[in-house]
Amino acid sequence: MSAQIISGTELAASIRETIATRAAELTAQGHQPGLAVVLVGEDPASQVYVRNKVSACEKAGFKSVMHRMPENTSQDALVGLVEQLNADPTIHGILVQLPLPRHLDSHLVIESISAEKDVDGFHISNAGLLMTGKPLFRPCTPYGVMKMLELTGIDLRGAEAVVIGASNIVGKPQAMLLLQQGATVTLCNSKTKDLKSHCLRADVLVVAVGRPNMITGDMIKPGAVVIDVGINRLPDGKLCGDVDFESASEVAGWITPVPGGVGPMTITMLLQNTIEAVERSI
Ligand SMILES: Nc1nc2c(c(=O)[nH]1)N[C@@H](CN(C=O)c1ccc(C(=O)N[C@@H](CCC(=O)O)C(=O)O)cc1)CN2
Ligand SMILES: [Mg+2]
Repeated sequence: MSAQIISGTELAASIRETIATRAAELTAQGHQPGLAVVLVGEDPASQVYVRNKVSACEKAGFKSVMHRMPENTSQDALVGLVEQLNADPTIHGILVQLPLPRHLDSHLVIESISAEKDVDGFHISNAGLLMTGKPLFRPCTPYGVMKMLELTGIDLRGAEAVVIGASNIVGKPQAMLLLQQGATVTLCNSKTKDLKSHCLRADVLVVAVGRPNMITGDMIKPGAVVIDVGINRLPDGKLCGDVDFESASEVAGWITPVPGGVGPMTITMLLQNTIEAVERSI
């Protein structure tokens, strides 16, 4: 093992202290940060994430409201709830946990959230603002990755950054944020030819595909920063990332673990986005 670990758990704890202090100040001024979390259906992983979000809010002194809706909820009922939350002045941030049950159109649901309360940063106006370099909310996972790189002192100017996975919630916004910090960015997808050659060029490699251990040590440039966004549950119940930690940590300079890496930062940046929403609203 030669790589140094970037601990999301430790960084998140320190950022959350600052957030709690700011939340107490805002509360004293009559603006307690309020976050509404909407969960539709019974997806077991989503239940864990939502519970962790509510608990993080409570520990930081936020008002947190949790809305659970049954699996067979209609599009109209879900949009109706979002519209009610849009109009509630005590709620500064709204998120609908993804994935939604298949009969619901997640694009339409996300577009129904007021862009000023879209603390996930998934609304089309927020995606557009991010693209043009004027973000209102940065999506929480890529925002968390950028915070980890910043706090670890990684200089992105002129660095070769390779992002694997081009989803709307991680890969695409991640590429934009890296580009805005001066990195030369390659965004790989499932059709990319010779993925290994792209990976081997990366000074900073961000992997977000959802395939257990697919990136191995022989695909990593010596000394590279490796950020593993994947959270995969194996048949034995253990969690693992998209990066084979054992072989990758022999080659990388810095690496994030799973669990305890990007995951805790995702929830922290959700709190950060909610604070930013309050500050903009007063
Ligand atoms: N509306 C949203 N839906 C989803 C998002 C999102 O940002 N907004 N991202 C993911 C899931 N996610 C947050 O919702 C998330 C995933 C994992 C973690 C986390 O802390 N993971 C822990 C392990 C937890 C476990 O035991 O399973 C870790 O990595 O250490 C936080 C948030 C998809 N949906
Ligand atoms: Mg996320």
